[in-house]
Amino acid sequence: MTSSFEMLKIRNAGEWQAYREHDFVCRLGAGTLPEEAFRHYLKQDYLFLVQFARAWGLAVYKSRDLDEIRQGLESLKAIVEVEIGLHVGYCAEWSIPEKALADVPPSPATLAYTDYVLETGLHGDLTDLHVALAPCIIGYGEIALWLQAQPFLKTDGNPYTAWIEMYASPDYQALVRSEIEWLDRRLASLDETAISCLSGIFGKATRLEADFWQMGLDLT
Ligand SMILES: Cc1ncc(C[n+]2csc(CCO)c2C)c(N)n1
Repeated sequence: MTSSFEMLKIRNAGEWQAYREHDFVCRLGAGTLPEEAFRHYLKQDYLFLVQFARAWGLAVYKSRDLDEIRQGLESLKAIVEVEIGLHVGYCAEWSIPEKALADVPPSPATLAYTDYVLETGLHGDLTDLHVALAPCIIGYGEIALWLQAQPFLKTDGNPYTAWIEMYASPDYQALVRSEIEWLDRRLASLDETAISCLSGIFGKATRLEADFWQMGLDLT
């Protein structure tokens, strides 16, 4: 049976494909992405992750019971105490010192995406917020596996192999599965009007993810 989350992807098939198979992604896989584009992306991604942490804080606030609070708190702790630190370390390997990250002005594409997620969560409920975050959490896992299945993938001597392997890793894939299961449980009880509204949120967030890749290519 097609899962509820799968339906969101099917309803937004064009947007999803444009995000998953964006030129930035393909060049990462082929190892032909200019390093300057990746550095620009990494710096903006630091700003994105800080706002992503705020989105989990909002998820805690939007929780209806203690179990949901605990779940939001776990995600908030993971991003603040582990993932942002890993990103800072990864940036250092790419010759971007931590001090430089704090001074980076946000690109229009970064602002558009993070504002949209936070705004959606602020005005909506916890399901709206999770759907706005789904292209980020679930998309990166799917992109890594998609890349690993492409004939143009270059592993040896590709400076982006570690990045792809991080999102293809069993640990990350388990996180993706648990987010899909969460969404499937939530979406299962909703009627067509509610699903159609969520599909709009999913489509918009997916387009903003594709714009984020484009921002990396354009160095804007
Ligand atoms: C623009 C952008 N979109 C998605 C991710 C991936 N990502 C960011 S936080 C997170 C979940 C981990 O809790 C994941 C997968 C990214 N780095 N940058």
